[in-house]
Amino acid sequence: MPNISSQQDSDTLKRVEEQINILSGILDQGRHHLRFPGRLEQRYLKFRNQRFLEIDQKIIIGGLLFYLGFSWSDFYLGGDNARLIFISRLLIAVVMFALLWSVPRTRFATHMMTVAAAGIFIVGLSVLFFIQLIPDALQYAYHLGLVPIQVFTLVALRLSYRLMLIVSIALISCYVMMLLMFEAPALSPELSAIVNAFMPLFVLFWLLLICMGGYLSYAIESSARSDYMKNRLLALEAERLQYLTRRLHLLSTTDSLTGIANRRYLEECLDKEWRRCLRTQRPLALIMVDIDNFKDYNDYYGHQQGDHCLQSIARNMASFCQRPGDLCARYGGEEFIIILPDTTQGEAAYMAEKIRESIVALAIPHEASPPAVATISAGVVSMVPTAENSSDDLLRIADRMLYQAKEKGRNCVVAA
Ligand SMILES: Nc1nc2c(ncn2[C@@H]2O[C@H](COP(=O)(O)OP(=O)(O)OP(=O)(O)O)[C@@H](O)[C@H]2O)c(=O)[nH]1
Repeated sequence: MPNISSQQDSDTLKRVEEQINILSGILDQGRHHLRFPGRLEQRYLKFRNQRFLEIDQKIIIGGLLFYLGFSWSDFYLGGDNARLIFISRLLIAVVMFALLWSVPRTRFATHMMTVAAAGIFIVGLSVLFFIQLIPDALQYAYHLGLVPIQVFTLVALRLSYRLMLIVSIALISCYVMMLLMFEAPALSPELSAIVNAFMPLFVLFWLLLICMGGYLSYAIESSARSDYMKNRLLALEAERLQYLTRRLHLLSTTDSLTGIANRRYLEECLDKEWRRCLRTQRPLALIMVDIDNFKDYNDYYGHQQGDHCLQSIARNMASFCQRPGDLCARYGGEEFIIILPDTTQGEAAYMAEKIRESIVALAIPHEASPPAVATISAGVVSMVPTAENSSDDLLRIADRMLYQAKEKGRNCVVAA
């Protein structure tokens, strides 16, 4: 049975519309935002972290396996320190795997991307450490190992422009400091000349890679944020449409004065229940109710008070419709109809009597009527639908029964 839309519904609609306005405003500005206002940023970070956990964590695992896979080079190039380098590499990988497994299961899960960024930085530092452990020219092979780490930083942290830049700049700064602070291995003059020419170029290429990566991850992050906003806007629009559709349905099926179903909805339901009972061969009952001497009530108390009276009686009658399929509707001015599927004549008459008694018990003063309180008359009918008759027959018979109730002196129930 339709019910007048609650305050809660319109509050939610208002909230949804406010959010739509905020998001549309941000999108209309047309700038690429790398920070949303207020709670939207928190929501986005949560969403981004979720995406990171779903997709990029696998990339990190792949990167760590790759890092571990290079253990062979430790034994091949590491000389006396091969074992130390290998154990350090293994330890770092194990700690990283443990963090990747455990952090998402703690309350720090929302900081997973920061943890991954710190992990990548530590892996980079470990390579600088390995370089120091190899005293001869073979250490330059490890310098090259920093390139895939930088590329990996770009890929794994592409969704966060800032984190990507922080890790990259921190790594290259440490590398340059290492070059300046630690002595290079002793090389032949020819090799030394090559290395001296190569190292500044290497740092320059690395910087170039960071700049290009920075631009790329800026573009990726701003487009990811913009997609997020558009999707959020779409979801909000869908939610809004849902509320509006519901409200429209309520308006088209509810009687505005009493809040119970209107005649249009009643006819729809009556037709549906009639066909259902025809299929199941179960009885369908209908109670037609009319408030007694309501014209006199209006004349005596005024139309506005008449409206209040209608509302109280409607509310009271609707409270009797408890089962699914039961429906109480305003049929016309002061006329109501209750439909009760799977209900026999006796059961419907009993219920009509209960309703009549409850209206009397409401004790709505009605000085212009003999019992001095508002009363109702009701006509009751129940039938098992057949192909030969229709729901109009139910209405017609109930109307006749109601007429008889009025004839009998009102404030009573007559069943067919
Ligand atoms: N206040 C109010 N009155 C209404 C509304 N709709 C219909 N009415 C009034 O209900 C009254 C119905 O009067 P009648 O049809 O003569 O019936 P009655 O006075 O109830 O007499 P009986 O039905 O024979 O007992 C009319 O005066 C209508 O104006 C409404 O929405 N609000």
